[in-house]
Amino acid sequence: MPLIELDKVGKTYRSGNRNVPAVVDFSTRIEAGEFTVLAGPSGSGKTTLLNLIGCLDQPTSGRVLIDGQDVGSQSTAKLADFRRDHIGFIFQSYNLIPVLTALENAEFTLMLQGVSPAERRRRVMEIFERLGIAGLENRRPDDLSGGQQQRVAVARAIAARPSLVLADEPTANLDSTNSRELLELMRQLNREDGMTFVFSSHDPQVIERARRVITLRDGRLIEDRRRP
Ligand SMILES: Nc1ncnc2c1ncn2[C@@H]1O[C@H](COP(=O)(O)OP(=O)(O)OP(=O)(O)O)[C@@H](O)[C@H]1O
Repeated sequence: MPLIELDKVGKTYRSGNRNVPAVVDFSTRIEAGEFTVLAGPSGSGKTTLLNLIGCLDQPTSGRVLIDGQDVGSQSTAKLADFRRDHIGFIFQSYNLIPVLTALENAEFTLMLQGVSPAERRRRVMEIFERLGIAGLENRRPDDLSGGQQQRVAVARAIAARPSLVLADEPTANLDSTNSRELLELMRQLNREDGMTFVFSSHDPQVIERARRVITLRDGRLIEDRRRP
């Protein structure tokens, strides 16, 4: 069974008295363990698609199935629990909470899951070591570089060991060295821990390193390319 199945998915936004079709008749399957990039120009529907896969939004037509479960048939509370326990999110602008330290930011999901403070700290410290940001745990986001903030955001996304990590333009605010390093880190988590990654990008450097590239234009799938 695929981890993600999109079956003729459509999403139309209502803007004033206009209908904006952001995703149109979109079908695909993503298996556990894939490392897939959604490519396409600005406005082609990448963020909308990630929001649908991440159960942050519901399609206006078609079905989204995660692990065989139809997202549309779940209650809001059940979806929130599902997101917390199975999906990690990484955003373009990091979205760290400014008043919390790096450690507190990274612990956030574990705290929501009711994991004890000692265990949270142990798990997050292990991840900080692995991501090369050990020593920065007491800094607040404002005192970290962009690359460091994005690593903290990755730590937050993976701390609860989600089966699926979704990232919306994760390298958009990073220079090319930091982008390459972040990508390498995500590849390593994919290879060694089997985490499934789906992320959006229009950065050629990112696209060229993905194993599977799904290209969108005007909300439609126009190409689905896999590398061996
Ligand atoms: N909340 C909304 N209300 C109305 N229209 C929206 C909304 N969100 C997105 N859109 C429109 O839907 C289309 C797809 O947008 P989306 O953000 O998914 O594209 P994208 O490929 O992620 O773009 P970018 O690379 O610029 O982030 C665009 O035409 C956008 O203007």
